[in-house]
Amino acid sequence: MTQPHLTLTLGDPAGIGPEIVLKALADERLKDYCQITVIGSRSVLESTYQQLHSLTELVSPDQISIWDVPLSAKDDLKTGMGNAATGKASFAYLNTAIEQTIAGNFDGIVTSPIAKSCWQLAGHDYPGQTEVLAQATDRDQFGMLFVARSPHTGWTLRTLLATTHIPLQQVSQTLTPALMTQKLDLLIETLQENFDIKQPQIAIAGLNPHSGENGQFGTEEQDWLFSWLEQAQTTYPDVKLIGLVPPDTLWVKAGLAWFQDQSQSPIDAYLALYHDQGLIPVKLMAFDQAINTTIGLPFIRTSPDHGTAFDIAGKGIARCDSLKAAIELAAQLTGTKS
Ligand SMILES: NC(=O)C1=CN([C@@H]2O[C@H](COP(=O)(O)OP(=O)(O)OC[C@H]3O[C@@H](n4cnc5c(N)ncnc54)[C@H](O)[C@@H]3O)[C@@H](O)[C@H]2O)C=CC1
Ligand SMILES: NCC(=O)COP(=O)(O)O
Repeated sequence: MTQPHLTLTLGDPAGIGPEIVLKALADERLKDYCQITVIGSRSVLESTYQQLHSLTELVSPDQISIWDVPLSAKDDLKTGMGNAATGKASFAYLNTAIEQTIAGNFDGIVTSPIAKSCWQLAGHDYPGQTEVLAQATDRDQFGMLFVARSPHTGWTLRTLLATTHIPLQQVSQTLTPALMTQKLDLLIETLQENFDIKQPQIAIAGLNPHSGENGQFGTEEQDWLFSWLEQAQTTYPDVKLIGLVPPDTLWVKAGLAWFQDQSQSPIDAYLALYHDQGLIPVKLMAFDQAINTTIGLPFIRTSPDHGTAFDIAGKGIARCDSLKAAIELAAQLTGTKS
């Protein structure tokens, strides 16, 4: 079987992206299952290598395939200090990767972290890389799914976020039966086609404390979420939908399955209603393992779960485990994508 050819973007050049890219690619085992071309500025990779190779194991930029997107001479680049120039650069890396993947030169995209605030400074008004990918591929139905395999038990945690980068205040009005159906449809399709789970069990969180306590602590559950769920169960008789589970206990068995024994949770995926409801349990359990994957695109896109970590950039201490997991998952899923 031919190996997938993945492109790996550098992310914000002032963040830990360049360091974790050189660290991850120092692992020779990646070559067993994929080819990788890094899209980013060669000069940034070279200076990162010069600065850090005596502190930590890095591959030399001379030994990897790089699609150079040069920085301009006047760009102000200081490690650990994202700004408009670094936002412009990370936006250009991502768009080059998308164009080249659409053109058929790569089988999938792995992205390193960008800073949304730096994109804003550069005049790119997107909440994240996910929306740029969706827009460029003309998709209006897409989702942010976090996948992590436990190094303790082998159990896999999958969490889809129904809403993502919006203020908490807007969550309730953004959630609608149509949005929930769209996300559930995509999740079921992804579990069946990409993860080969034909009859998945999916647990769905309530929105309010105790899932509303019969309307005493919030009414969205009573007003429409329970009836939406009942209807969804009728649409998918072969899928077990569990919920609305009070959000404070939804991930308790996941924790046991992650740390102790995988038989503690039969759940194949969790549907969280907003960003931090889903990502606090994911990052508590799996910060070094979790992968953010965009579902609903015409190609595979994965990313580490963490951000640019400006606070530790240039110190040689950033971990590349989540990026390596993202590369591995992209290589695996590329084979399942039609
Ligand atoms: N996939 C992406 O592109 C993501 C981008 N972001 C962006 O990153 C920027 C910073 O966000 P924060 O909330 O500070 O989250 P962050 O994930 O960058 O950092 C949170 C904490 O985790 C540590 N950390 C993160 N990655 C690490 C690694 N690989 N090894 C060791 N320690 C690590 C950091 O040092 C910091 O203490 C924001 O502008 C945000 O937009 C955040 C999450 C995902
Ligand atoms: N919190 C997840 C995150 O920020 C990922 O965003 P994206 O850039 O992958 O859209």
